[in-house]
Amino acid sequence: MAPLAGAGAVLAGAAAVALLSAALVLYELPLDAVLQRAFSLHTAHSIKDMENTLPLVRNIIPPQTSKKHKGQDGRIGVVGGCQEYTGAPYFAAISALKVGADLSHVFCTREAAPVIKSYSPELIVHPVLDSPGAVHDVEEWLPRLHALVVGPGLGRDGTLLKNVKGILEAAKARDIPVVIDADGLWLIAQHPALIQGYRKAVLTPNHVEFNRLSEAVLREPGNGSDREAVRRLSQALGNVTVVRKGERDVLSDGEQVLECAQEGSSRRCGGQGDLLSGALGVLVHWALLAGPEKTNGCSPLLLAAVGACSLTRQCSHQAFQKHGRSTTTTDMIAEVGPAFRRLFEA
Ligand SMILES: NC(=O)C1=CN([C@@H]2O[C@H](COP(=O)(O)OP(=O)(O)OC[C@H]3O[C@@H](n4cnc5c(N)ncnc54)[C@H](O)[C@@H]3O)[C@@H](O)[C@H]2O)[C@@H](O)CC1
Ligand SMILES: Nc1ncnc2c1ncn2[C@@H]1O[C@H](COP(=O)(O)OP(=O)(O)OP(=O)(O)O)[C@@H](O)[C@H]1O
Ligand SMILES: [Mg+2]
Repeated sequence: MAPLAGAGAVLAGAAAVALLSAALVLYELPLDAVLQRAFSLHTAHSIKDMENTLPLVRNIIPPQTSKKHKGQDGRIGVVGGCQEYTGAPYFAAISALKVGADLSHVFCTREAAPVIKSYSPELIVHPVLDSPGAVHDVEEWLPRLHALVVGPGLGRDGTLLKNVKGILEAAKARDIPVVIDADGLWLIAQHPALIQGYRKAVLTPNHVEFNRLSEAVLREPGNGSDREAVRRLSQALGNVTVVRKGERDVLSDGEQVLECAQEGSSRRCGGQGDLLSGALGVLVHWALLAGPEKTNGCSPLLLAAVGACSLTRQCSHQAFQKHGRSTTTTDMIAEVGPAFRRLFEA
């Protein structure tokens, strides 16, 4: 049995490599040719859908012209950053800028603020998250923000989570798109109603966060195939978009299920998910702005998620080629520009 099983694994591996090669060849097709391929909203979805979806991601990228003013290509807010975690909100906020947002704000605790500021003069840092008026302070900024990324480096302190609950409610009341990651997902696992049915939310759980959410929402530990489990969680949350990160990223809005198998790397250093969440904040804004004629009937949030997943993995791939085992998230952030051009502008 063992040799047969081994041979099966080799054959399956070869088939996967062949599929991936075919996908890469297809990426070289002219944009129009790929766009003409049918894009089905209702059938089973596979790697093929990625091939069809990436060109649509190109469609949502705003053109660079001399007529724009500062802020037009994105003002993104990251809610997170506490005594223990200052890297995560920095990674998310700087990634938003590197993808193409014009302004990136971080709303963090008083102690974390000078640390995060010292990493980069490009970030606008508000030391408000642990103040008694936190919700009001952030609310004042909401009209000037296009999207919020909630959770990187937030921690699990009860007072902070209560404030973030209020901030999320205020963001929803203003119809602001939200990406929820890391400890923001911990909060959602405690209070799923916070996000229930909010179609402008994307959740980006890792393996452990996904199981925690599934337990909380469906009373099951992410059972079934990856694809089915992700679709079920999204459906149970009222079609909130869910991106389950992993060896392959699985994305669903409760109807469609897509997979991102863009080549990444075998390096699993911390912070890669934070990069993804920051990039997604910008792409969600762009996708919603682009309108239905650009998104060809596909969910704008799913398109944005495909973009962010592909980009993060491509950054990982490029950084790993240069730095191998010593690759860190900072090396990946240096690859955001070249990876973006390669995937979406070549
Ligand atoms: N430099 C920084 O400041 C960083 C801070 N981070 C923050 O750290 C806080 C906790 O995040 P965690 O992700 O550790 O969440 P958890 O505290 O829920 O821990 C998850 C645990 O699961 C493990 N795990 C992750 N993926 C797994 C997989 N596929 N299979 C099995 N085990 C897996 C991790 O090693 C971790 O120990 C968050 O606020 C997060 O944003 C991280 O983003 C990493 C970088
Ligand atoms: N086994 C894997 N093989 C290839 N890529 C992976 C693998 N696991 C995760 N990734 C990729 O790494 C990125 C981050 O996913 P990960 O599961 O590490 O998130 P995370 O735990 O939230 O990260 P962070 O440390 O920022 O909190 C995603 O782009 C994902 O596609
Ligand atoms: Mg994470």
